[in-house]
Amino acid sequence: MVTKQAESLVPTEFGNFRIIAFSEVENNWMPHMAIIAENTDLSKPVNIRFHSECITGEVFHSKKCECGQQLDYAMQYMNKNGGAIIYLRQEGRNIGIINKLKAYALQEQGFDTVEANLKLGLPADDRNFDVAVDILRKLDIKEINLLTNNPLKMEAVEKSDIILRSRIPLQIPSTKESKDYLDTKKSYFGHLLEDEITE
Ligand SMILES: Nc1nc2c(ncn2[C@@H]2O[C@H](COP(=O)(O)OP(=O)(O)OP(=O)(O)O)[C@@H](O)[C@H]2O)c(=O)[nH]1
Ligand SMILES: [Zn+2]
Repeated sequence: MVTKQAESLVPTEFGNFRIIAFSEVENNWMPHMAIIAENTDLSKPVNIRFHSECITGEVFHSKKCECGQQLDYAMQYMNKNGGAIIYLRQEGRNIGIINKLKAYALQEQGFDTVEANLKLGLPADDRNFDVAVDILRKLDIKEINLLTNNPLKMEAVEKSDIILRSRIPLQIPSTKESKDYLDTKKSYFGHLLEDEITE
């Protein structure tokens, strides 16, 4: 599936990370990326986060979701404990930013995050995490602890040859703007989220 296209060490606010771009084709402008904390031993069980792109949350600090905070938390966690983020170009649960903004416009009218996708004629979640598992294989990673609340991400690892040793929860307190989104994650998608964590 994907192959390594380029690699470099990048100093960040959260420490030094090796960033490796993976793609099916050379010169892809939207490659998936592995962001590996410096000094992580990939031959031991590795802390891993599969993270789907969210430009509104990560770049523009949108309060509608917790993606930006989850990514920052994951980078800090990996810097402290070792590990890697597999950053997947699956904007808007893989419907793309234009459709996500259309879905947000419907959410302004009162539809929830799932209903809005369905009203656009799109799946509630169009992701598949096989590519993330493929990237783990390309990195020669055999065993992982996964930072997630999403059971589908765990299933993708469990059905593969990679060993899932544990799940590490990654829960960001909800705010009044993100509460409905997080409630729907739990009720519709079955995310493993604790109740009553509100800022
Ligand atoms: N279609 C749609 N996508 C959204 C909405 N809000 C956030 N997203 C996308 O949802 C995805 C969230 O991905 P992740 O951060 O990997 O989170 P997750 O699947 O909930 O799983 P964990 O955080 O690992 O528990 C990103 O691609 C966001 O762009 C929304 O209202 N509609
Ligand atoms: Zn988001």
